[in-house]
Amino acid sequence: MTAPRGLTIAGSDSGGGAGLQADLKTFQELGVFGMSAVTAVTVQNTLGVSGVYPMTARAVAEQIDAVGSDIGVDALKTGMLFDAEIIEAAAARISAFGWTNVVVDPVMIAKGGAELLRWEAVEAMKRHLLPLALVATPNIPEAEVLAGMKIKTMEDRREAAKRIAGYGAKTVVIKGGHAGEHGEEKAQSESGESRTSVQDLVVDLVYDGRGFEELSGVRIPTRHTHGTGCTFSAAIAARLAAGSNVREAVRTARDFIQAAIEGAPELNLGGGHGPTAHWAYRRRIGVGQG
Ligand SMILES: Nc1ncnc2c1ncn2[C@@H]1O[C@H](COP(=O)(O)OP(=O)(O)OP(=O)(O)O)[C@@H](O)[C@H]1O
Ligand SMILES: Cc1ncc(COP(=O)(O)O)c(N)n1
Repeated sequence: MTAPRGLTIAGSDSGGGAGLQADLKTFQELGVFGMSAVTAVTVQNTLGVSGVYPMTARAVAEQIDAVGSDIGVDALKTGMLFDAEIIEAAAARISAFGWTNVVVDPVMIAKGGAELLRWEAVEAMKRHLLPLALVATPNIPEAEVLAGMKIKTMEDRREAAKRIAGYGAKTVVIKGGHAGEHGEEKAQSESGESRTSVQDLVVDLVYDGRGFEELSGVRIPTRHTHGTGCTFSAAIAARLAAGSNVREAVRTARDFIQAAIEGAPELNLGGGHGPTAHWAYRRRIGVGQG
């Protein structure tokens, strides 16, 4: 028996709240041995990104080969991939190893507005990476780009999820952290009755190719949401590495990020978008008991 092994193919966030640092912390908290293939070094803190230094596609491929050929990978996630060459190299290595527990977080723009994926690389993401995704986790702006449509209602989100699944992602989770920012309408219950305003609830929409599920939690009014998307997708990968099915992995990830955001005031770091408390879920629940 080996320990569950997780790989993140992602950018480095010097501030430690997002990127591969958030991923490795999340893996560790969920009892998974974490490994990384660095795609880019970002100069970053809670105030934003002030520099991006990408790796070559070859360097990314070699890192993946090094860990894949020796240590092995039970599940992986991708985060910031920066350009089409890196996407193609990562996709080729994932295919060559035959890895199937693949979570694609299609990171495009940092909270402060910095470009973490070159615009022209979106096509490569659709063509090479989404077909390999067991789970894809776009936020609303990323889902708009991938699906080629505006998202204002939950019905729009369902349509976007179907379109993204059309590129080959088996399960699509369109996260609701950004809902309401550009006039998306209030969350509605299935009866059509207004359940609560988007100020109060955050709803992640899950589409598994057959049906939809809405996972909701209390929307925490806070500026400490740096790295929420990275952490959420890393938690999904960690649970997959430990043997969970997709449904359970996504549910645990939602609980994990909710606890991490709730615990952020305890950290109270930086003058901008602060990081979340990756240890909060374990302190509440305990390791490996999702
Ligand atoms: N204020 C909040 N309260 C509770 N949960 C939240 C909040 N904001 C985001 N989340 C949760 O965090 C996860 C990431 O969602 P979000 O839509 O913010 O992703 P993201 O845009 O990729 O992250 P980021 O904005 O940090 O780049 C989702 O599970 C979402 O439900
Ligand atoms: C290196 C790196 N990768 C990803 C993100 C986005 O973070 P998130 O969407 O989780 O906030 C980031 N800010 N920096």
